[in-house]
Amino acid sequence: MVKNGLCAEIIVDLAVRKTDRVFHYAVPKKFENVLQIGARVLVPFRERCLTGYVVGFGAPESQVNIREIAGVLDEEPVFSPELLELARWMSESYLCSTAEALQRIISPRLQVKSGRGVRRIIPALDGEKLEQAAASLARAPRQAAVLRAAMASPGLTVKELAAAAETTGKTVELLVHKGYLAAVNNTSQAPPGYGGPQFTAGYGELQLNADQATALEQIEGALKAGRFSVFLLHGVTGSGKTEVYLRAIAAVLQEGRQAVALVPEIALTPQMIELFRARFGSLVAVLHSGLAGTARYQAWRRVKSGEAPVVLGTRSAVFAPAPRPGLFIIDEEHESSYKQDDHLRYHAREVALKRAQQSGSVVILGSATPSLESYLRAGPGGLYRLLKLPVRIDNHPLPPVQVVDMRDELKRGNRGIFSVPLVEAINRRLERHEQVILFLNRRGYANFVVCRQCGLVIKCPSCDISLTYHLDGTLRCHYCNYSTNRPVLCPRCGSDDIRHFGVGTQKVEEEARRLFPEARVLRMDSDTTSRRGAHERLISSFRDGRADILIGTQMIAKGLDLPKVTLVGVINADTTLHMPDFRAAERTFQLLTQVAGRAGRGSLAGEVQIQTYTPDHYSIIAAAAHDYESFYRSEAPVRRALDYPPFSHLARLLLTHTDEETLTKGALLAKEVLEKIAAGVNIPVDVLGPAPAPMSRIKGQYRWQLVLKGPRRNTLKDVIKEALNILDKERPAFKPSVHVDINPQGMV
Ligand SMILES: Nc1ncnc2c1ncn2[C@@H]1O[C@H](COP(=O)(O)OP(=O)(O)OP(=O)(O)O)[C@@H](O)[C@H]1O
Ligand SMILES: [Zn+2]
Ligand SMILES: [Zn+2]
Repeated sequence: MVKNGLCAEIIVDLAVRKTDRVFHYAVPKKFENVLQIGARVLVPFRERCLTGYVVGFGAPESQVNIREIAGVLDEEPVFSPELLELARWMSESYLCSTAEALQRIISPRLQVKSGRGVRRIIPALDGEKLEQAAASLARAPRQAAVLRAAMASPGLTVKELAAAAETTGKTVELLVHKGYLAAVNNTSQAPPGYGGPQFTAGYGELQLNADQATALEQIEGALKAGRFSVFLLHGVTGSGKTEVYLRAIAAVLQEGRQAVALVPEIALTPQMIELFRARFGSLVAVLHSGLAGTARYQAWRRVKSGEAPVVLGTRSAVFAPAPRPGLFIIDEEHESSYKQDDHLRYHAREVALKRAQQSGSVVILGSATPSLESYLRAGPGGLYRLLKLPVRIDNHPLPPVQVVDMRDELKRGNRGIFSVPLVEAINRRLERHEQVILFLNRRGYANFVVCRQCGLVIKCPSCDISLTYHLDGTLRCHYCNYSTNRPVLCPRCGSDDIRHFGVGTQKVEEEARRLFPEARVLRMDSDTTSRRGAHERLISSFRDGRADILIGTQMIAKGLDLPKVTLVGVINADTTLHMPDFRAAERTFQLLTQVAGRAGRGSLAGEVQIQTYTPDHYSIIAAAAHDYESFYRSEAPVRRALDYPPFSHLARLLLTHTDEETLTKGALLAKEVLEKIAAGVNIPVDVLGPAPAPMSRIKGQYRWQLVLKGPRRNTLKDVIKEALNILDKERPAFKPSVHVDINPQGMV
């Protein structure tokens, strides 16, 4: 396997920009026959022993200082040449190191999540490899002792194992982190059963309707051709998109290839998993970050071996090691949760498109409210093909939506959270023993002031985003740092009724209990669902009719199919609309449409009420009319005029430091460097800010940001890359930490 005299080319697992290159290591004789490209090894690096990824074999430029591989962790590759290429592409696209990207790609094996219950430690490698690893740790005798103790008695707790090896828990955790040992949950030790029915091409009684059939026909054609192609499946809520996915998966299996289906975190419910299992039985592997160590590893193995050709999972499942993928499905493709917003800031939709391109796969992007990016590409001259499901299954009507003008309520002397029409509608439901969902959008950072008389929210004159209220009494733009004093009188109508905006779920619950004392009220938010399984318990108790009113935030907006819900009330549509983000209108439209999609899904007719101070805004009017296209026609020109995506690209540099002065100095220096470089390229790049981030301080760290805007993503990237190199050299003068986010989905 190793040609004579060649060295192994290795990427060392050290997430530092400077070490992001290939190092050469000699292959000792004993490993010559086992070492393969795509395997992980242990290598000496400076004073340490690190994990490395074998990416090839070649001759080093010089034989000086070539060290030997110390151990081999995998006898078969854990990443394929395609996934290595993907890692290199990610490193370029998201400005991370190749090692970080590889780590992310094969993470199920390396990262073991701790859960509740007692953690127990077992070997993550088989005996021989662990023995090798122990041998290679000669310079770390305590670690070696822990490995040997774990082999001798697997299943001890961290404490017990540390005691057995006469060391501390830290050493044990380090070995878990390195991937030699795994932590498993006492309660979830059993791997998922492999039983269940095998896949048969039967669909029960379900017959596709004409729109579904047309969509499927096109997808099947593309699957047969086996060429990279992208479909945007634009189907209204309840139009049967899932059925189209399931049939497309069946078709790709017929081609002998695998399918990877992604759903947003909150949509990966037991019902969703059941739906897939009912159709494909043991061929399904569920992959998500909440899986405990062994279960996760088992699922990953079943995918890699081809035993489970249907992958259902959340964001990180996009890296599923399917040997010959043929289909990638992104349900609710507009969801911002597909973007990882810390560490390696990748977008699962972009990664899926890249993988599909590599492998000649078909991509289905599904949504009732496509992102502007995807809809633009599905338009004339675009790369995607548009498939439409314009009506609900069985021609169920979409629910009528009433927009309630809260300014009128105020004029009538109602200063409460609930409008008169909403109270009346709720009372009607309670009388008929039907159910109600009350939705409120709460974002911790939605800190804006609104004129309650006319609904005005003050915006930045150059960025068109809402200004954020600061404690020093100013209103600030957190893109460009424009600031102005908070006005005493409304500049539009002269009223002095200018208020902070914001109401919490708890307040709504209190008010609901007061107004409807006989009703049974459930509240669902991050407080009431923090315990494991609480989310599911609340939903099923509501589904079983054990409550009349469910109050909740984002987490109840989508995915739920609750036939007895006939009224959905949106308490405060404005909170999203005035988020300090250029996507505020888009998010508002998406949320309102999804929320409205929860009403009237059964045989009972449904109704939706939206309370707002800005009833004339096009995102609210379009959502009330269930009219995506009219929303798109209003929103696209606004984005184009202000050079926002999808007509440009943005990048965000978030700078953090514990000392505010050091931070602002650093931010100004970064701005200077960026502008100098930007001036030297011939594609325009705007550098906005620095400005405090909306959450200007988290855990003692101050946070400022710079926003870059330009027509070409690559130019933005190159400018940032060069600036970071220069700033690296400026250290220690330049102290803040820098986090780069290319095309961020939100900037908190
Ligand atoms: N051809 C069909 N005939 C009868 N029922 C169908 C058909 N296709 C789908 N359904 C049923 O219609 C319901 C709605 O479908 P589904 O949940 O897939 O809609 P959706 O488009 O994903 O909606 P949402 O965007 O709101 O999630 C489901 O209960 C599904 O089983
Ligand atoms: Zn006003
Ligand atoms: Zn601005």
